Amino acid sequence: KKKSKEATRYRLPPGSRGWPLIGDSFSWYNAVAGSHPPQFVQQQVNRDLVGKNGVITVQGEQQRKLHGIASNMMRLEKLKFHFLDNIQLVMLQTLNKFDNNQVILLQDVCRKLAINLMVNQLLGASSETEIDEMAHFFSDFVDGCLSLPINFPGFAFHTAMKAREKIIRKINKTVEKHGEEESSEGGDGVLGRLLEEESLPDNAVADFIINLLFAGNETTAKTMLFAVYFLTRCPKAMLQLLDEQDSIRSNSSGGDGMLTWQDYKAMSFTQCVIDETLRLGGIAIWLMREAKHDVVYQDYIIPKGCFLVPFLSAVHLDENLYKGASTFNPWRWMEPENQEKRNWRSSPFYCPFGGGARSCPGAELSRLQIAIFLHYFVTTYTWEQLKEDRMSFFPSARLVNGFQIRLTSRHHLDSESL
Ligand code: HEM
Repeated sequence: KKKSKEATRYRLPPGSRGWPLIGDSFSWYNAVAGSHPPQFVQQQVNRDLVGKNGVITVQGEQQRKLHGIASNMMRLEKLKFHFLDNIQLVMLQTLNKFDNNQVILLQDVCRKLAINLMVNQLLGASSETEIDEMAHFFSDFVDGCLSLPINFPGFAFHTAMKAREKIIRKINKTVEKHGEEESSEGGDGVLGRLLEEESLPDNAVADFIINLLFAGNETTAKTMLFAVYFLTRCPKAMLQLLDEQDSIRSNSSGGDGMLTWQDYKAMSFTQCVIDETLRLGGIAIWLMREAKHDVVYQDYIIPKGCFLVPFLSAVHLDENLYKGASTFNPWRWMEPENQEKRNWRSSPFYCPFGGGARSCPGAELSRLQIAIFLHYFVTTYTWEQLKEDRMSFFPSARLVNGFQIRLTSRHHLDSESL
């Protein structure tokens, strides 16, 4: 009785109900194949590949537990002690390799960088050879996440499943070693700390790590790339960011040319650039949810069991919320009236890292990685874009021509002008 009364008071939202069928998939494609398309492919998480016991794939109590562990491993205070120096180490190893005037595809470089960062931070590998060895498997794994799940030799998915086995073997070796001897504190990255501080069953440890790799790699790589893409198209923002980073470099009190936590905290304009990149080019375009019970929203009722798609980019690109919404304008985040909106943990208007029980546990880590990347990239090189490019989000987020640029080392420029 109560239900029918409610039904007369509330309307059903527009659109079809239930999980999308073939017909829906076409409308999806049409709706998204333009400029703000989907994470649809990525969202079709393949459990065989990413693992059945990781935070992304489990539900209920188990998800809450794993989400808590992941958030704890990557919270702000941990970053200061466990991640900041390592990120810089990998940055220097990966970015210092280029010759003066070398032509690169920045998309490939960011991908490699994000993979190296993951190997270092998840497994604790730090020497170049160790990182290179595992990066190869991580890379095959990441390719498989974006491919059709065809498990036959010759297909990317098959190669990824093989890579998954190799990664698990490496993880299991660390687990065994940890069981035999008291492993050194703080070593072995997230994996080492997971074994030290938490008590997950052995079969859940590998899936936990592989889930982080799946969720954290592509997202971070593309945000780094898009930040440089937007900066290249907005010279005023580029100059201001360079100015900030040059002054941080020259005033840094860190030894061996390494940045300190204070330096990171002083990157206020860089943070605006990151926020604006995530607003305009956030790669989590939509999320997927199922209503666990009837939900009343304004004068609508969303019945239990409905498949819901919160469209993050529709909010981020809403002209009523953001003046000049399609323009890259990092200065908007300095305006006092936008300070509350900017709080990505709680704002209903800005949620590049999702929200609620499944919000991104790697958000702070990825922001640190992106800021440190921007620091080393802009203070080491200038660049010239060689080919027109544009963003596309289908079948996955990317720049269609890979962002081809010619790098000039700034040290080289300095020594030439002497
Ligand atoms: C710029 C980079 C990143 C963006 C934009 C991003 C975005 C997101 C978003 C929107 C979600 C929520 C998905 C949902 O609600 O269905 C999410 C979840 C998640 N992210 Fe990130 N992420 C980033 C980097 C990372 C990194 C570096 C890691 C870890 C190393 C990570 C690990 C995760 C995990 C494990 C989840 C699933 C949480 C759960 O289901 O409980 N992310 N991310």
